[in-house]
Amino acid sequence: MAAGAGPRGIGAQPGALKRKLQSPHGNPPEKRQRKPSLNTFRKGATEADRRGKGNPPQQPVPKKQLTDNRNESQKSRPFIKTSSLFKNNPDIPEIHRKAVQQVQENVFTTDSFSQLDLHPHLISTINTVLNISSMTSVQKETIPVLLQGRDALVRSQTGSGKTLAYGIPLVQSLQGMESKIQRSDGPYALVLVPTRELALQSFDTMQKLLKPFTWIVPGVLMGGEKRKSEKARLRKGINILISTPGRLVDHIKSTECIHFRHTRWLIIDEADRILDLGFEKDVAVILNTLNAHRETRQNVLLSATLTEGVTRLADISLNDPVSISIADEIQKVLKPASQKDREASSSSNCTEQENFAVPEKLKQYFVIVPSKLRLVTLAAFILGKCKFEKHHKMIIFFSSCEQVEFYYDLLVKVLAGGPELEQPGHSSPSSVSLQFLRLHGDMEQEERTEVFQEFLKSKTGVLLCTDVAARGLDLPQVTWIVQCNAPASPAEYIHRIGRTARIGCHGNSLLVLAPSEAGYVSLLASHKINVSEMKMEKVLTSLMKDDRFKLHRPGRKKSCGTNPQEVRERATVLQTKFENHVHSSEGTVRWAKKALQSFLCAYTTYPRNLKHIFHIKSLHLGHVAKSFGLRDAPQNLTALPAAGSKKKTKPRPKRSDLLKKTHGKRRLAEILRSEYSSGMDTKVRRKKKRRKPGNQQIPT
Ligand SMILES: Nc1ncnc2c1ncn2[C@@H]1O[C@H](COP(=O)(O)OP(=O)(O)OP(=O)(O)O)[C@@H](O)[C@H]1O
Repeated sequence: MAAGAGPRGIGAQPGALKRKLQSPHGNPPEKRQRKPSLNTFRKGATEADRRGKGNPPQQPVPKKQLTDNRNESQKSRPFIKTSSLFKNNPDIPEIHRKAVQQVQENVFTTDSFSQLDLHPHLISTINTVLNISSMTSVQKETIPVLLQGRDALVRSQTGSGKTLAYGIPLVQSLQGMESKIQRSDGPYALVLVPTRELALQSFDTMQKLLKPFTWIVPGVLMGGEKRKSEKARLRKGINILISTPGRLVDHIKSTECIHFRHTRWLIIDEADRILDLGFEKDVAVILNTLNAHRETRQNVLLSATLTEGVTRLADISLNDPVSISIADEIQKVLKPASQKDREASSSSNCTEQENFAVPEKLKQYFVIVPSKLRLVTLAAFILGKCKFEKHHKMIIFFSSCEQVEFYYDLLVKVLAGGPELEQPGHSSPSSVSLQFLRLHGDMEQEERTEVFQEFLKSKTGVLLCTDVAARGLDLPQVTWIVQCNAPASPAEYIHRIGRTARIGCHGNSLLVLAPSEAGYVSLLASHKINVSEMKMEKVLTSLMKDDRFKLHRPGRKKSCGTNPQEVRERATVLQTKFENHVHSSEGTVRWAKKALQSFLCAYTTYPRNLKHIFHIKSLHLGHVAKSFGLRDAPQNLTALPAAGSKKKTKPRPKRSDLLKKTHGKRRLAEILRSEYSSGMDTKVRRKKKRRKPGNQQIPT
């Protein structure tokens, strides 16, 4: 269990506390007295600036002169202010935590698909097209139940093969129908999924399964596409219809030819997420429409985290369902009968914490990083894994689209390193270039699909994304999941980390927490999720491998291994590079502020039961600003549009509003909606062209 994880300011220093977000109007924190020792770093920054693109050489300037002649010097050359990264940070709390026994599931069984009563062509397609021979546990449990025509509620860990668990019996039943299916009959099955990428992925799997049964036509509706072309496809006929709920409701309301007279299957994948996203109303509209057309139907709900909250959805959509939970099956086998009885009697009296199964080969880590050091630590981690180690493919989660856009640009410019950043004679030990991609709900659909496909196929690379990529996506060979902002629930944590270590593979995850957020580790432990600590200092040592961040000091001996002082210097040089890039134009400063504001907005939306861990008042605005490459805490956040707000005509919220409790739910709904929108509103959305590395535009 985590220790010392108090709500606020674990080890926070009095000076730091003073500058916390107390004023609703965001008065900037008072300036710290510069200490003479900072000169070392100021000099480092000067060196770094000399190497930076387009920045004029800077001479070290005595502190007094900087203060006295500020106006004068601002006229003649830009004022360079250097980060004191390692000063006045809150202490990193010690985490004394007992390892918890995680819930385990066996992914594979030794049973083959040929043991099931399936069409021989379907079995050969599974074997030859999908290259699969033996069933996973969830497939072994679920397929026979669904073949019997029963409704089911299916829970099994991420990456355990749930798509085929419903896909195989669906295809088996449709191909064997007495009167052969006609395209013009319309949907026989409806598959609801929360995101467009997942819709595409499920469609792809269906297409493969249907190879021998060409008369059954699958189709996808997912927003972002032209409504007209979707209507045309609906008119021609789609027998297995895969859709996001919002988009389907749009068509139910506006497309005359859509009907569900033959629909005998309803599958809701990631069922709990569909509820979280506030799609409940949409699902109700869909269920009413289906019921109006046909009374009997086979219904299936699936997820890795079917929590109690899904009961409501199960009640209205399932009929006498079979409940399949692979972890529970294993627990039953492992526990002696007497213990089971004891637990049964005690669990009837108390509500148990929800425990989720984590893939066995997934190693989970957390790192506690003071806000000021977050950006350099993230950068060092990316460099360490994706530049100086081979064959890593990484997904990094952020809490808003604006952060993804901002960090994508910043990391491409500063880390991916154009030739201008390489010092002649100081080449890096690795010539591997970093490839960054980004994915979020505010991108045009065409680009989203392109990025998704590119990352799907690539063997390496770094994908920066929002939770739009957290659910269901099956991206092979991902070795690291990084969560820069902790997710709002352990269930979401499970889904994010579940993008790696799929179907028995190895994988790793890293959760970045601020010192004040250390309590999250105990929260995870209370759900039987085991995370080990990775030390920030260790992460930063990978900067020693990159000479672009070396501080050149006359008379300095050659770098020796992991000298902590030199690591700190390099971290400071890197932070200065970030700050220089951000402050190189008004546009980039504005962009950083917008990203910071979206971070703060998202921070206010943590649920009430996590407010003791994530309270906006625990944040030190000046320190957080550093993690956005800003030199100081911005004063004018109110002048910026709120995260997730799309229309310019909307009244802009005051900063005080951001801090109001009541704001939280609405903001969360807005942010999430923007991620998962039906896509019908593309006309009013901001047009965004794909920015290629090195050819980036600064949004105005
Ligand atoms: N029996 C099997 N043997 C080997 N690989 C399989 C088997 N069944 C499915 N797979 C593969 O496992 C991967 C994960 O499957 P899938 O995406 O259906 O998992 P999931 O349980 O739905 O995950 P999530 O909970 O994250 O949505 C896919 O690449 C799929 O092709």
